[in-house]
Order: sequence, then structure tokens, then C-alpha cells
Amino acid sequence: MLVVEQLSKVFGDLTAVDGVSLAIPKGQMVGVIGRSGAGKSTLLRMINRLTDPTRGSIDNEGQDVTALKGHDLRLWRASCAMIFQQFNLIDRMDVLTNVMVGRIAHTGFARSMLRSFTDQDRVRAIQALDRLDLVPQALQRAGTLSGGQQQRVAIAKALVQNPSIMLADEPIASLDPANAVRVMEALRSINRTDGLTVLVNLHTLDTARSYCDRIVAMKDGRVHFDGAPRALTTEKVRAIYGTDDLSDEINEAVTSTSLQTGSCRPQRQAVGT
Ligand SMILES: Nc1ncnc2c1ncn2[C@@H]1O[C@H](COP(=O)(O)OP(=O)(O)OP(=O)(O)O)[C@@H](O)[C@H]1O
Repeated sequence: MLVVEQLSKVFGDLTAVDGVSLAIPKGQMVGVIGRSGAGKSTLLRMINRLTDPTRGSIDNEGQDVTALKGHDLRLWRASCAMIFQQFNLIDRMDVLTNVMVGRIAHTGFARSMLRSFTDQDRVRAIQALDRLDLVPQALQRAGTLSGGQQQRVAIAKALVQNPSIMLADEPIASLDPANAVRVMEALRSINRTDGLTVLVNLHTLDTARSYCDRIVAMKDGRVHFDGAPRALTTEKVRAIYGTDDLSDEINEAVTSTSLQTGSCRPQRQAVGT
């Protein structure tokens, strides 16, 4: 169980995250939604400890994450893998090496930079690429892949860290709908098959509804809704996104693009339905 209690982050005069408390059971897939600036990224960055909280606590399976330093902090960051909108790959390096760099917390920085990886690292990386249908691209330079492929390489790189939690900060925001579906399917498959806890920030309400067990909606740094997708009623959506005009759809301008995927995918929710 990942437990966040009264977590806050203050930047100067701005409270970006304001007293957020969440208890996330192992293996849950949680979508974090909300308008731009609601505090979604800051929340994920604090959980990974890329940003230090101003107040509050983070506890994972009884470990006080907020207190971690040095080697223990590096291990936490590895076990709590982060995926970003902009992939964070080294463009001129081949895909396989990019993925093996994910082993840095286990192999050490020097070996990783010298690209001195073990056969076991290579096997792990190829297995991860295989899961994401990327073995044919293993020796290609990362910068030559499509955005969707690069994001899947980033997921493979996260997988070789051997994480127990995966944090994805708007992983599909730069992708076209077809690639966005592949990335979301990959995250859900990892969640379902490996039992990894997944927290994913999304601009797309439909995507959160389609893929996540639970939706946490943030507004002005606070949790405004926390529950099952079906409990997120039109009224609640209106309040979260601040749409006053009751005849308006919760449209792309508010929730970004909508994904149409293969099965059991609800259509875009219109206000009043
Ligand atoms: N390092 C920082 N210094 C100052 N202000 C920051 C910093 N990081 C974030 N903020 C501010 O904190 C608020 C929350 O930002 P955050 O990126 O967490 O929101 P978000 O919901 O993820 O938005 P988006 O969907 O646009 O990424 C914003 O007002 C943002 O400008």
C-alpha cells in the first residue's frame, strides 16, 4: 500500500499541491485527472522524490519514503519508475542501450555511462523490448523512432528497473490516438500481468475512465474526487473542469483528445447524459 498523507508543495506564494491524502493498494491502476496546473505532475514528482514535499508524508509498504537519502533514495526512484511526456531517452543511442540505462540504480552510474552492461542486463532489456513489440528496433537509434515507439522504449526502460510502482506523467499527451492506445494498453498490461501499481496523469477523461480502476481528480492542488470511474458523474466532471455552461460538452478543449479503443470503451461523456 502506498499511503500519502497531507502532502503539500509550496512554490513561493503558490500552493501547487495542498494537503493531498491517498491510500493506494498494491496493483491498482489510478488515473489522475484535472485541468492544467491542478498539481498532477507535482504530486507524482513528490511520490518519486524528484521534488521534495513541503509538508506531509509518503509511506510505501511501511517504508517512510520522505526520509530516504543517498543509496536508499536511488533505490526508491528505481522501484518507483517514472515515465514522462517527452520520453527522456538519449536520441543518438540505440534502443537497447537506452533500455539498459534503466539498470543504472542496480549497475551503478559509472558502469552505466561506460555502457558496461552484463549479459543479464542485456537479456532483461531484450525481454522488456519483446513485451513492447520493439525487438526489431533494438539496434536503431532512439531518435529515429516514432513518438509512440519512443514512449514504449521508455516503458521498457522503466520495466528493467524492476519497479513495484509505475508513475506516468502524461505519457500520451504528445501522441496520436493510435499510439496513445498502444501506450495505454502497455501500461494496463503491465498493471494486470505484473501486478504493478500504476499512477498515470491524464488530460483525457475518457482515457482515465477506460483504463483505470480508480480516478483521482485534482483541482487547485486538492483532491476533488476520488473513486471508481462510474462514480464520476457529469456534475462532478463539471465541477472539476469548471465548465459553467450546462449545454457544453466536456470537450477536447477541456479534457484534450479522446481515445477510441477496441473493447468496452465508453464514448466521450457529454454533459447532461
Ligand atoms: N518548479 C516549479 N516552480 C514554481 N512553480 C511550479 C513549479 N512546478 C510547478 N509549478 C506550478 O505549480 C502548479 C501545479 O503544476 P503542475 O505541473 O503540478 O500541474 P499539472 O496539473 O501537472 O499541470 P499540467 O497538466 O499542465 O502538466 C502550476 O501553477 C505550476 O505553474
